[in-house]
Amino acid sequence: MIIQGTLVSSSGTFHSQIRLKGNQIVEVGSNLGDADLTFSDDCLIFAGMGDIHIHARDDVGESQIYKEDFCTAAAAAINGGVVHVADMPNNPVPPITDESYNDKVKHLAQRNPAIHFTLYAGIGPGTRPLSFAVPYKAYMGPSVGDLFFRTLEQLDETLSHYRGCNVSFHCEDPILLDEHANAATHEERRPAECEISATRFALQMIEKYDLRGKLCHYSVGEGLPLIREARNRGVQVTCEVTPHHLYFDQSDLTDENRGKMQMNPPLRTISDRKAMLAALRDGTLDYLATDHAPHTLEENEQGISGQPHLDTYGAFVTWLILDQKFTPEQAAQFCSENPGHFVNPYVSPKKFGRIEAGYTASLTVLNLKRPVTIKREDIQTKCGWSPFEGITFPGSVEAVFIEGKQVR
Ligand SMILES: NC(=O)N[C@@H](CC(=O)O)C(=O)O
Repeated sequence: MIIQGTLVSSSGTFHSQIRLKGNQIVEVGSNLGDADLTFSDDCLIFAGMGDIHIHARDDVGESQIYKEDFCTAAAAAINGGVVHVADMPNNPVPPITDESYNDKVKHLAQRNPAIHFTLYAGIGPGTRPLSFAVPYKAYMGPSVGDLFFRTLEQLDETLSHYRGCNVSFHCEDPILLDEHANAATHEERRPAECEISATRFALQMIEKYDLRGKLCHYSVGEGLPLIREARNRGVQVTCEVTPHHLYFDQSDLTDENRGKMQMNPPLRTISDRKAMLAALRDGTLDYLATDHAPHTLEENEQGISGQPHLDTYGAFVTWLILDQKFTPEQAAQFCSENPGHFVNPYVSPKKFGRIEAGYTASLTVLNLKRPVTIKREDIQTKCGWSPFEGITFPGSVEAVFIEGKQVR
């Protein structure tokens, strides 16, 4: 099969053709023959996009599958143009920190969702690395679930056993969170200083234990110089940013929407939001990762933290390109290539992230001339709502290919 159209990678945008055979890309070039499928000039063809921070809520115990499961998360992902995701370990009780990881892998295989899932293992007080390579997640302070540290000393001691591992950090300092616990609003209970202090500590840990570190859902402008400075010293650290921290800020909060707009870390100031957009543009932030955290609307109204975002991933990317003037090449970097680079070591070296011979044929096609207004009835996530309802994005997902098959 030959697909033709405008192909985007971090190194450029070219009118070209892709030959697929089975689940593989076998050739890319301008004169491969008559195309079986041609995408118009309104469309951009990216290597399949990946969201490396989601909460699918599915595990052996199935206690949270009223909010989401592997299959509904996969449907939401495809709806949003996402071909692979990485799932966080905080969902079940107890969280996945030991060889019970293998049971979750089996459960995932039984569900057989339509997209690839990479599973994180948790790091909690006193845990030890698994006997095989996985990406790890450490919650520095409490968020949703029981996986977190009460003190940073405890985290330091535990991390000493994870030397050289791939560790993602939820950066909120538990002691500072405690100090602000009685403040009036969610943002005041989890202020920027919690994230800044935790950033300093995470960077120190990454350096001390030679970790391959990642800072999750980054949201404070004041922390960015710390990250740049650490990288300049050779510290191996990458960073995620979410759609909500790029699109919303505290000026969007009203008495009516506070429940829906609550997440950890919380919405920050306008200047923080602008700093995140600038840092995604200049490469300080490496991944558009949603922190898709589905809860029912009732739960959000009752004060639980987290927003669903998989369904709107691709449409949101068109907002970055058309409204915020990101180049398609930048989007290819933070939506396709960097997420592919993050998960490929756990799957296979040429699985995700590039439109090149030898890579798996997974593609995300965005139409920059077909706006979409987000409506609840178009949402696939099981929790059934989106913080973007009623918002019109300037483009939408045109097509999605997974392992050589068009699934949308
Ligand atoms: N981000 C959130 O606000 N919620 C996440 C937990 C987390 O990642 O902190 C969830 O699991 O609901």
